[in-house]
Amino acid sequence: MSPDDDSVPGGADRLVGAVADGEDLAVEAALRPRDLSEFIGQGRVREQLDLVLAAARARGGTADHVLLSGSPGLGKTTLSMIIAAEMAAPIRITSGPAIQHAGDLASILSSLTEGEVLFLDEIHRMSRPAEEMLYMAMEDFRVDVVVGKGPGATAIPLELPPFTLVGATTRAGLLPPPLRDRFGFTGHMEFYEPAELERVVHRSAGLLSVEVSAEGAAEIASRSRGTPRIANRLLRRVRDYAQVRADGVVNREVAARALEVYEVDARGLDRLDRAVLRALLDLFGGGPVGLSTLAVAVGEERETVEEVAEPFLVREGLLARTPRGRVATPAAWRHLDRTPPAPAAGGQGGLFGT
Ligand SMILES: Nc1ncnc2c1ncn2[C@@H]1O[C@H](COP(=O)(O)OP(=O)(O)OP(=O)(O)O)[C@@H](O)[C@H]1O
Repeated sequence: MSPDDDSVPGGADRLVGAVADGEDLAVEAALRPRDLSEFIGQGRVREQLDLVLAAARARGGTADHVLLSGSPGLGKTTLSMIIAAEMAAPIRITSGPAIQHAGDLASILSSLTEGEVLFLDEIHRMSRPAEEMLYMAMEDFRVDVVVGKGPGATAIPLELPPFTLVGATTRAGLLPPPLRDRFGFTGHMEFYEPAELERVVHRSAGLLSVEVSAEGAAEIASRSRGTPRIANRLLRRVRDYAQVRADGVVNREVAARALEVYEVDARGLDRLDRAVLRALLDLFGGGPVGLSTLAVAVGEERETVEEVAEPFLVREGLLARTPRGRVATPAAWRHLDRTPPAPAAGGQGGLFGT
């Protein structure tokens, strides 16, 4: 299960959740960069991919299979569409959970045209028989379609046209090595720097005809948790606020006031994140405290705290998971404007000192 997965109780419909919601899906198509030069950030992946694609074009062949790994909302689907556009090839989009039987995959593969890009999102969630069929398809552009059942079953080999598989996963570590090894190129997508997200906000604002100042874009970027999807979503909410409560222009003050209304703080923490930190500091002196106790204290399911709130708090250096329980870092005390307790005399000053 990925962090922010909406199957986790409390994970859906968060303004700062990284998984796409219905509204995102409706507007994202309009906001997607169309070619590599428009794609902001991810400098290393972009440059490596540029080489892979240019070489394939020069050879007049199809590009190697590409694996893109990274958290939701960082641009994996967007990059797969760019790969197809750069190769002037059509693209077919499907996902691991949609392919439950090898037959599902066989019918998709057998209908691909030469050079087509097959985007397989959440590739780590494909069924095992489909995965095994994919090995041969990726390596030899061939599948064995099994006809009939029992002792009379026969495998009919089926030639496939050369195609490019673009697999996307939030969990590269969950992919079996034989599958991982069949990709010619793996791109690891990183969280975006604030300056890159500012560019994302400016670009999207232009496409949505919203006027945004440099400071307004910076304010939205710093609360977007390193994720373009969240930046675009916050921009839409700030735009609403600017239209209704201001003169339509997004400046620093309007962005900050709007996001205060939506309970997204200066660092991108929302109500749940802050509730977890507040309980940790105010009720348990900063920890260590067990996950179940912490969850009861905030009135949430254990999984919600562990999978929805904690990954970002850990990434931000506000909370640490230790063998003795959850512990607040000095940055957490500072963020919530509280003074950490003085270390016990002769003690080690807690896990993180003062
Ligand atoms: N580098 C980028 N520059 C500009 N916009 C971007 C960039 N990356 C992503 N976006 C925007 O963020 C949105 C989400 O991106 P995308 O759907 O590609 O993410 P994803 O990694 O495929 O997410 P998921 O794992 O949930 O499928 C898109 O609408 C796109 O406009």
